Amino acid sequence: MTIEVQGVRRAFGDVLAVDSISLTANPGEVTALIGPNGSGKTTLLLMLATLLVPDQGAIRIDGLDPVTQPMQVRSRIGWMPDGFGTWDALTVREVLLTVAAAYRIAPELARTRTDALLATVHLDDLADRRARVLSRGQKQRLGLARALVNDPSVLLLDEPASGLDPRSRIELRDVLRGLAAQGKTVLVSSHILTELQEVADRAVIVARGRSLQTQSLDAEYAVTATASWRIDSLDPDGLTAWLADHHVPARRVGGGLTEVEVAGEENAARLLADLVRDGIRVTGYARSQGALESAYLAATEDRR
Ligand SMILES: Nc1ncnc2c1ncn2[C@@H]1O[C@H](COP(=O)(O)OP(=O)(O)OP(=O)(O)O)[C@@H](O)[C@H]1O
Repeated sequence: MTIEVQGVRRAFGDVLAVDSISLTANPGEVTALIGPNGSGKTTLLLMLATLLVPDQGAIRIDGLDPVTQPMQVRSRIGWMPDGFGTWDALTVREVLLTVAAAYRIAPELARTRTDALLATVHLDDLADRRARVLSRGQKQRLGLARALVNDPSVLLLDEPASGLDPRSRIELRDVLRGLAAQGKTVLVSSHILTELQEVADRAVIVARGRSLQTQSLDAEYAVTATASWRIDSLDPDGLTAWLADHHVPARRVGGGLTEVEVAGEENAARLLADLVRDGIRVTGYARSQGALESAYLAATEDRR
């Protein structure tokens, strides 16, 4: 089920939260919505989730309009808000069973699905604890399970990785990839770029309520995109002079390190070979920014 957003706009009084966002998210893919704080990601997701009406523009989820067909849309989506309350008096399992009941899922199916979801998000050990005692990261995982109760075709996740420890983040990545592999459409917002680069097939960069760029993150992109590399040398001044002579844009960063922007891994390898050939004593050469980070910084440069 494809998500299509065309020229969507939404203001709150005189605050233009979403100015003009257009994007497409395809089934079988994880699409990342990335942008600085306050760039309109949550507002857009709320409109997709039928919880907010756009002032202008069109949204279609599997061809359905969330404004005029909210119930049909809701039956197809799973929505995980950024930070949500749990019903404190309920246990973890009861939270999911309550959501299942709201979707009118038959009790037997609800029980098997709930158990499967608790295992997926690694909360099976805590199934009978009260939800209020969960840590922030555990609550996030419960939120993800909650979004999956109705076996949605489209998943809308607002900052699902916030509050998760490194292991939980890796597990989340695997869960999202698994959901995409089942043919679901996964749209996930975040400002943690490095994480998204590993999980997303496509990134939509937004800033100040506008979608600026859609970047495909396939294997070819990783190899050909412009990225920053950090060079450590025994002779930083000699390195700077060499880079200037060879018209390589560079800047000195702290600790004697120099950072260069290089288009593609092939060119990065050639640059290192040339430096060594010309007697520049390089002691370190490593990527300092992922390609997605470079694209993000370039796209949002004047739009903080
Ligand atoms: N209900 C509201 N009333 C007034 N202003 C709002 C409302 N909701 C959002 N805004 C404003 O709209 C802008 C976009 O907010 P939004 O929450 O969509 O951004 P975001 O990209 O999700 O940010 P973050 O990464 O910090 O979650 C912000 O300036 C915010 O203050």
